[in-house]
Amino acid sequence: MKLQTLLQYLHNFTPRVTENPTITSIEMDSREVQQGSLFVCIKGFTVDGHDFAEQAVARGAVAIIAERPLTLPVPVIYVNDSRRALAVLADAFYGQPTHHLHLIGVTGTNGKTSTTYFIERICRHAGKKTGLIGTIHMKIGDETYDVNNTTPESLVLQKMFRKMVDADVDVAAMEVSSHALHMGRVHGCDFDVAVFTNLTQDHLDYHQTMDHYRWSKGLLFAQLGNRFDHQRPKFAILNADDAASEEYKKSTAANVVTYGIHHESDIMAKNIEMTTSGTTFQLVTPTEMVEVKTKLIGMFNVYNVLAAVSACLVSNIPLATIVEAIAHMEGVPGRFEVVDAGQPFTVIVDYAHTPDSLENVLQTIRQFAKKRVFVVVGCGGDRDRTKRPLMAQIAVQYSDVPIFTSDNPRSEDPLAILNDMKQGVTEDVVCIVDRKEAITYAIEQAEEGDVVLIAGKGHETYQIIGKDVLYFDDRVVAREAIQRRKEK
Ligand SMILES: CC(=O)N[C@H]1[C@@H](OP(=O)(O)OP(=O)(O)OC[C@H]2O[C@@H](n3ccc(=O)[nH]c3=O)[C@H](O)[C@@H]2O)O[C@H](CO)[C@@H](O)[C@@H]1O[C@H](C)C(=O)N[C@@H](C)C(=O)N[C@H](CCC(=O)O)C(=O)O
Repeated sequence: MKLQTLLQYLHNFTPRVTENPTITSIEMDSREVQQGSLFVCIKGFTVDGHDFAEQAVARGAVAIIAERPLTLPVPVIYVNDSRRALAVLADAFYGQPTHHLHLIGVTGTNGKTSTTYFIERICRHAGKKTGLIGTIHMKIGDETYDVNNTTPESLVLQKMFRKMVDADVDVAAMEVSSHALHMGRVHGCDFDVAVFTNLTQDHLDYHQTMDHYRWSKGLLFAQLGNRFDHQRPKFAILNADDAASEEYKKSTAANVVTYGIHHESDIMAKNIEMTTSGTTFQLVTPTEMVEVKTKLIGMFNVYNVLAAVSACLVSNIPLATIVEAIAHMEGVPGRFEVVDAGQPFTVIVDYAHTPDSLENVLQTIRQFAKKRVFVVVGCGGDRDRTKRPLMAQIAVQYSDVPIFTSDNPRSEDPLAILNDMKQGVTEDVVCIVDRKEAITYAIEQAEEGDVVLIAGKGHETYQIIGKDVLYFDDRVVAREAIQRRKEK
């Protein structure tokens, strides 16, 4: 593609360059640049891509996008926001792939991963070829690809969407984080359906205030239905039981479909009954009422299922197919995942790493736990510090044996994080810095009928201590501890 053709996609932009080289790739990392690349300088949080522009030229970049003046022997195109420019350019370079996909975006503090998984499974059951982008991985059909972020940078996203279109994917479900919305990572995406799960405290290290966090999530709905270049119907799926939905409803030009349990909504779950082996409820739509049976447990999962059902209904999947798919659905890795190594007590690994999700998971466990509830929990370093005392309070309130430990301490002192947690409680709590020791302690103390919840890391297979990313899997550590206990 020619440079000047590409630049035309930047709205309100009149290219001031006379050169018109052929662009063979777009790169945001100088180390990936090859002969013919267009290098986009991204000002990061820790590193500034502008500092690598010279290196990019030396490696063969034929043009540069930048926010600040650079003296280089190749054309430099100046923009106000290079992340947003990258999103638009990547979308154009890869042939605007989201125009050729039915794209469902899911945002909200909790439930994004489960909801996208459920949408993917329902669509597959309906015979569609699917794509998935989220915290655990990216997927095309059964093929999986690693990810760094819940919502990857626009360049990675658009490349993946192109791959999906080339692989004849019909429906793509993706998690859309507030960071991604605020940084413009999804700026070039043409969403058909946008889903809101819920909003509770998280990411205040980045957003500073809940207002900013709520507003950032709302960008998904505000941009939906406003695109003049594409005429497919757009749907905003909103959780009627969450107050933020009112604001998102007002901000969107899309058709609004609500779901909920408590407030009157278009899609509702009524007469919910939960046991240790699953949940049943009446699913009420504007035209039908059917019984839903699922192996999933927890009220949060009823909401996730309702969100997925609503997204699939507006995507023209018949209700009967949806209900059938839900009946067969297993849980999501690391989400309320039971570790069963033949021990006489229950061990559950869950990704809950916000006050709200921890409370939800513990409340669900309380409903079926016959004896004591243990919780092994920590809080991430270099992230929202205000969550720490709140999560500690919740752990103490809803469990019989809380054990505070490390999550991903990152650059922070693990003891300082534990001290922040302890500020939230007056009781003496067992604190074991080493996560493996903490899990082992819980498993050794548990007796028949007890439930041990290991919270915070879910599907993750690493622990970040300082700059080291060390192999760590809560499920494996728990299984090994159970085995050692059996051998004693
Ligand atoms: C705070 C934040 O969002 N950081 C993101 C940011 O990193 P950064 O600003 O430090 O920048 P950098 O990538 O180190 O460097 C800046 C630029 O220089 C370039 N560079 C760098 C080195 C070099 O030799 N040459 C070069 O060109 C880089 O390629 C990049 O373009 O840009 C990177 C590339 O896009 C992201 O991977 C990174 O996400 C990190 C991993 C992260 O942890 N982000 C979290 C906060 C996040 O985004 N979370 C959300 C929400 C998750 C949830 O819902 O729970 C998510 O969507 O994941």
